[in-house]
Order: sequence, then structure tokens, then C-alpha cells
Amino acid sequence: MACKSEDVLKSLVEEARKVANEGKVANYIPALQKENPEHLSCAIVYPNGNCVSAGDIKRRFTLQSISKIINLALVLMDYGPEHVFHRVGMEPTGDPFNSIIKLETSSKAKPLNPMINAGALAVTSMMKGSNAEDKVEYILDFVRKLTNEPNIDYCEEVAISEFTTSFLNRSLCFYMKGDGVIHGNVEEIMEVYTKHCAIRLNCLQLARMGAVFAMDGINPLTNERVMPKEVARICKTFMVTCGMYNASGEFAIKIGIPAKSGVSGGIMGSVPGRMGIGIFGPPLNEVGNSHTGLKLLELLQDKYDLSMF
Ligand SMILES: NC(=O)CC[C@H](N)C(=O)O
Repeated sequence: MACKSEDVLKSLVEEARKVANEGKVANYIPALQKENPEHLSCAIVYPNGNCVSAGDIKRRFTLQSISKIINLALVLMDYGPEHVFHRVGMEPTGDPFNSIIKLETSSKAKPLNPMINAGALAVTSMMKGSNAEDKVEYILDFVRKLTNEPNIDYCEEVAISEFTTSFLNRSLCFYMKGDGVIHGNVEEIMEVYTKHCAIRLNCLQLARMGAVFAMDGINPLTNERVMPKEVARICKTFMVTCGMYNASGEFAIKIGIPAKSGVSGGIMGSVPGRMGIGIFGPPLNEVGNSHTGLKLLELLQDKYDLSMF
């Protein structure tokens, strides 16, 4: 379905783009640093499937941490909350997304929530499939269902770039494996993790995923249920409490919607019952959230009163 470019949204995007030079494009994954900091695109998908957009919405980017919410939904559907939350907690950490400190200070190295890297790696270790390829394909299939886009793939260059430099994530895995919190082969977990982080889509496809969560698990383009309401509810709750890393509290106060960000500069928003939002703006603030994306969400909140609180 076509997405209509809209003048009001366009002017908000232009306004938000002005702060691009205050952020910094991620470079710890070497392949990400090529992004243009001036790029800003946004799409909004409504419950009836209608869509408005602004900026170059064809531009693709990688999901990075946004994939954490997708994987969480999958393992919750496959194993149920009790099994999943036996291995990963439900509490915000207040620490950076890649921090190791809470693994050491808690009695067992059980990660505090599935939105930090340690928790996401534990979730990845539970993924269904007999080898890395099956597991990645399983996740891709789900993303294709959520976006209604059969050709979604992952970016090999970004996946390899992270796989070859991701020493801290490997350390998190070994730490948890040492405590018996995760099982399996760390290199395989890292392969699946870096590939799902490198799943590539555009802001319109991201807005469609956000809309599924906003609509309690119903895909607004097909009216099909793609996840149980309960799974969508748990995911949205994590998006509120931990979705924007250690700035989730400030985000809840200023914007007040379930959202998940990634270090590529993507933000997926799910305004319950109202809309899915997809934003791509590569320059990040100090905690790793898109700086222009946040500015745009603030402008949208001012104009449309998005906050659910
Ligand atoms: N915050 C993020 O987007 C982090 C995802 C990234 N792949 C990492 O593990 O570091």
C-alpha cells in the first residue's frame, strides 16, 4: 500500500533535522558509521492501514536493538512467559545497554530484562531452530509477517562488521554461560544475534511493525492476528520501562509511548490503539537513542498529544 507524503509531518521532520549536528552516528560497529547524519525519515501507520510519511522513506537501515522486541515476542509465543522469565528478568537496570555490571552483582548472572544486550543474548539463545541459519530464517519470517513484506533480509556487511568486533557481547555470553543461565554455543548465539540485529528495513516497514503492537497483535494491513494480545501487551510494557535504554524514564515523561530504539538510529513507536511510528535518524545522543528521532517524537507529542499517561 502506498504511503502518502504529508506536509505537516514534513515540516516537523525539517524542524527536527536542525538538531542533527548535536548527535553522533554510531561507530563502534564500524559499518554503521557510513550513515548520513542529516538523513531523517518517518512513517505513521494507522489502525485502518492508512499511512503518512515524510523524508526518503525508501532508505533502509538495520534494526539493531529494535530486534530485541521481535525476538522477545517470538520466544514468548513459543515457550510462554513462565519459561522465558525464569531466564531473564523484568526490571529496568538504569545502566547502559551493553553493561556487564548487574550480571556480577546479582546472585546468579540472570540478566535483568530482555532489552539490554545481556537479556537479548539470553533470549537469542532460546530461539527455535537446529542451527544458526534456521534460527535467523525463523526470525526473518516473523518480521516478514509483521511488515507484510516477503523480501525482508539482513545486511551481511553490518552483521559481519559486528560479529568480528563484538567482544563485549561475547563476554556477556560467556559470563552467563559460566553461571548456567544460558546454554549452547556462544559463537552460534553471536552469529544469530548479529544477523538479527542486521535485519534491514525502511521506516514504513518499521511503522507497520509498531502498528501491530499498537493494535494488540493484529496486523492492520491484513487484519490477521500475528501474535496473542498478551504477548503484545508484555512487549509494549517492556518498551515503556526499558525500550529507550537508561533514558526510558525521561522518555516516558516527555513522550509517554511504548517505543524501542536501536543504535542504527531507528525508533519504533506503538501508540496503543492509535498508530505505529517508524523513524530513522542516524545521529545518536549519549545513551544511544536517535537524537533527531527523539526531537521529532517530542514535536509529534506536542502536536498530537500522543502520551498514554
Ligand atoms: N543498542 C543497540 O542497538 C545495540 C545493538 C548492537 N547490535 C549491540 O549489540 O551492540
